[in-house]
Amino acid sequence: MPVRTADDPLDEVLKPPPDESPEDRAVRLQNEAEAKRVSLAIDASIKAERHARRKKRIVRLLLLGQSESGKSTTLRQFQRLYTPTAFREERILWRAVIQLNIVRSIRTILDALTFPSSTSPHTSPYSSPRSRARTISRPPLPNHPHEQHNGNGNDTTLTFGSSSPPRVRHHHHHHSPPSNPDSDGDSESDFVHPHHHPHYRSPRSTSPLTLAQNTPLDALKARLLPLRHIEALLIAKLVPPNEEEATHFARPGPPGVGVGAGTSAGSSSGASSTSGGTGNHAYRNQEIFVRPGTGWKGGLARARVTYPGSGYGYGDHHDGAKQNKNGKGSSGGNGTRPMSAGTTGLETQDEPQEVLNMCRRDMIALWNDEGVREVLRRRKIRIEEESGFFLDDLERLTSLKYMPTDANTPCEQTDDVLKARLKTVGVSEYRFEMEATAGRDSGTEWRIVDVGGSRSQRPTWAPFFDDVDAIIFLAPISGFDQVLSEDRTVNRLEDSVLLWKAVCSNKLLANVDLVLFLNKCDILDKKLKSGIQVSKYIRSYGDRENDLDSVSKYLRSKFSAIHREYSPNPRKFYAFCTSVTDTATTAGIIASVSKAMPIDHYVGSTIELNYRSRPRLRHEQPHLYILVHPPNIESWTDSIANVS
Ligand SMILES: Nc1nc2c(ncn2[C@@H]2O[C@H](COP(=O)(O)OP(=O)(O)OP(=O)(O)O)[C@@H](O)[C@H]2O)c(=O)[nH]1
Ligand SMILES: [Mg+2]
Repeated sequence: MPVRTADDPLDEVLKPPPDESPEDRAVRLQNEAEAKRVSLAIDASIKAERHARRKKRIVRLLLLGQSESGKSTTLRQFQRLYTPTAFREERILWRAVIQLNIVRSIRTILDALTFPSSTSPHTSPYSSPRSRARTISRPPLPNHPHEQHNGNGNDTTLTFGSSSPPRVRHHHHHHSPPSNPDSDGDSESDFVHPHHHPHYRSPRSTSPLTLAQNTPLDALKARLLPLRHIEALLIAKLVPPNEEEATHFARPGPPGVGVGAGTSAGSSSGASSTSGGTGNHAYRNQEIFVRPGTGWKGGLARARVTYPGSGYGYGDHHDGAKQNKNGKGSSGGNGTRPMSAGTTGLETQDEPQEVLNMCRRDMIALWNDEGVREVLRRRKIRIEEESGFFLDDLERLTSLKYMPTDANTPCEQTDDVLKARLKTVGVSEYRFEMEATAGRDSGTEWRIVDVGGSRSQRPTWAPFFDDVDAIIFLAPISGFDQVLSEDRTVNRLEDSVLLWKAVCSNKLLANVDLVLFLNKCDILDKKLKSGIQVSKYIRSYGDRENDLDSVSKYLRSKFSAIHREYSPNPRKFYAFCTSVTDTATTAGIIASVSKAMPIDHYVGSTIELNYRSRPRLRHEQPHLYILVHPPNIESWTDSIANVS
């Protein structure tokens, strides 16, 4: 009720009439009482609503980590757990990504068989097959403008047996690997394959240009040629025709999916051409990426699938606004669909699937061939540890009616959708309403922000730091013997360590809880079991046991020491050894993380809780973008060793 003074004119108006009868007075009082009751009820409901709003917990999680660390995979795990129906419905959309992953793996193998080791820049055990494939036939670098446009359909970048050695040499010069304790150099002896194998001829005796026809390998390559066609088709399907180079993230651009690996556009892929030889973009050897805020999925799905506006966001428009505000958005997040050429990807049978089906025997033969494996071994190409590796499942994946598997079906621990690789460019926020069945967590809304992790993407992160409750930082510890694909002078684990330091010391994040996923433990385990010695890459590791338990404990202690030393304020810190492609263990970990989020009490497998940091020894400016570090292994292992 408004406060009224004695001479308030309202008093005059509201005063009961002087000649009011007792009956009128009773009616008036009753009306007044009713009005008051209604007013109080309204007040109460407003209060209750406000209370409920305040009670509704919104947890904002930021996923950080280098490229290929598993951020988007972790996000997909959250989606799988919290919005299982949408996750399941979306599976078919991932088929195109999986098809492309397969085609690219096959190409990596054929490249390895085709290129003489002496012309390959990829003799370092650091290098990943993907980066090998990319660098071997990489589109020209910007400082070679004369090479930049090769729109003549001349297939210099697709390397099913037709790439040119001079280009390779050129890139060898530009991408010399770092010094490497495990390297046996560039000597050809490392790559000379036993002559008895029919699929392989010594690179010493023939160059790719002079390969004689009619060998089993040539015949096989010829039969696999249609894969070139479907690669172009898939890229056309996934990439909007007007998409440009991925590293130009700062420029407002069309949302959707694109291609890029930090290189400029070169020859064309034929984005809208089925001949694979014309068009305006060079995708062949770059990694396909997805921009948030839209919808590459929507683009594929628009024919059939509709998604609710809330509860399962594809890059919320908030982040678009935020990106625009900061001038760093790659996506306007305005909900426009990318123009997607080709088919919708929703057919149970489509052309790429038909071609894969047609080539299945040859692909399986290629991958299972002992001689081929030997070549890969000798060239230290561990394709089975790479992102988007599906060659062990070719039989199943190439069936005409193939649908990406559902890990909810019995006996399935891994899931095709989780294994698929699609690089992220830009930043997007995904919202999940916890279902009512989630008990005490019901009513919680999760807002998970996924970012692109490659170096060129890191400047886009900072605008999302201000209202974050917790960060899940992914450090793929299996990368101790690999280099970054965007900068082959930098060890992957070194990059993760530096990034972790930067995140820990960042002042904007000083009060944000940290969850560390030491990820890809499954791959680490395989590497260690195959005999790769960690101590060769991490000198401070000394003569500790070369097994998963010892290595992960060691690295966990190093990462947590960095957290202790560099965190400006006390905060909560949780560390987990993870393999986020594994659904069962990851579900458990996500449950622990979720429980931890209310932030009051937490019981679970925490490593450190409520840790009070000691005074910082060193003072660092908050920064996130780390400049290229000298490719000296000792420099970073020292940096690990110094924090103890
Ligand atoms: N074997 C194995 N593969 C993993 C694991 N985590 C992620 N992957 C795979 O690694 C690849 C890269 O994972 P992403 O989630 O796309 O990596 P990201 O951090 O989002 O990378 P960017 O988008 O480039 O920043 C995918 O193919 C995943 O399936 C893991 O723990 N084990
Ligand atoms: Mg990603």
